[in-house]
Amino acid sequence: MTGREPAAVEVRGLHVTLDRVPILTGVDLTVAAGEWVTVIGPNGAGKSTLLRAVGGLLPAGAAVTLFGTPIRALKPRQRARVVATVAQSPAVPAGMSVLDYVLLGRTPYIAPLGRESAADLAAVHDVLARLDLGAFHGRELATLSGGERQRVFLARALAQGATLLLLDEPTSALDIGHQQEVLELVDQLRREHGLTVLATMHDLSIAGEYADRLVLLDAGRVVAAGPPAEVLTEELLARHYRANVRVVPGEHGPLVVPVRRG
Ligand SMILES: Nc1ncnc2c1ncn2[C@@H]1O[C@H](COP(=O)(O)OP(=O)(O)OP(=O)(O)O)[C@@H](O)[C@H]1O
Repeated sequence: MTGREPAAVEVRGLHVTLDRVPILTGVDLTVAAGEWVTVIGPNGAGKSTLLRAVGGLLPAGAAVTLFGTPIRALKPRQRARVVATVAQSPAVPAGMSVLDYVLLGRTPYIAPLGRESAADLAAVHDVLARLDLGAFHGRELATLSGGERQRVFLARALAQGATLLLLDEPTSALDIGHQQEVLELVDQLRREHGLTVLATMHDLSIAGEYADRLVLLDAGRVVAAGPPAEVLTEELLARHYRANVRVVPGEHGPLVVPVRRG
């Protein structure tokens, strides 16, 4: 990033309170354009809440800026061209086919009351093929397995053509082969199309292999941030996850191995 290029995501002093419970407290986060940052942290730390605030799904006041524009200044259709979110458990509309669901990703490009264009359909078929979902386009979404459905959720976000992808545990329902396939695809799109990725993940080894930087959140605060080797340490993971782990060097980053106590 040059000094003049705005960051893809700039979060400054973000506080989020839900039902009068403080969830995020003074969170700062910067994601450069083209960077992949993954937020890690124990259950309930506030990872999903942070992604929702960055995606404009929670009021964030003036604390969140995307590509130099305060998120509250973006209208929903504008915002949808900038940022696409894959939530942890998106709603599955009853009776909807995979094709129609992924086409929803093209909504920001279709005029109100208009129909999708040939270009919209081509974009959808391209992304379905890339995610190995070509054979599923006529299937009802509700009949897919958890892993197949998770790939369809990602397909919808990719079809949206946004430059910033927010992925909340994108691989939690996937077998290890599909985990790698999906993350490699996201990384390839990042390299080829300059996408920026902000993700959350529980698998720390995989988080470290794909992200440029990790942000460790605990009880609504950022407690560590930096390259994976600086954040994935036995000491930090013991302190914040209360986990007994060994961290060993891997080809693409530290590998975190849980070890039974005693
Ligand atoms: N509407 C709400 N009212 C009160 N508390 C809430 C509300 N929504 C979320 N929370 C709480 O905020 C905290 C952070 O939730 P969040 O889903 O952001 O955590 P997370 O780090 O993504 O957790 P996980 O790893 O379990 O998915 C949790 O303690 C949760 O119970």
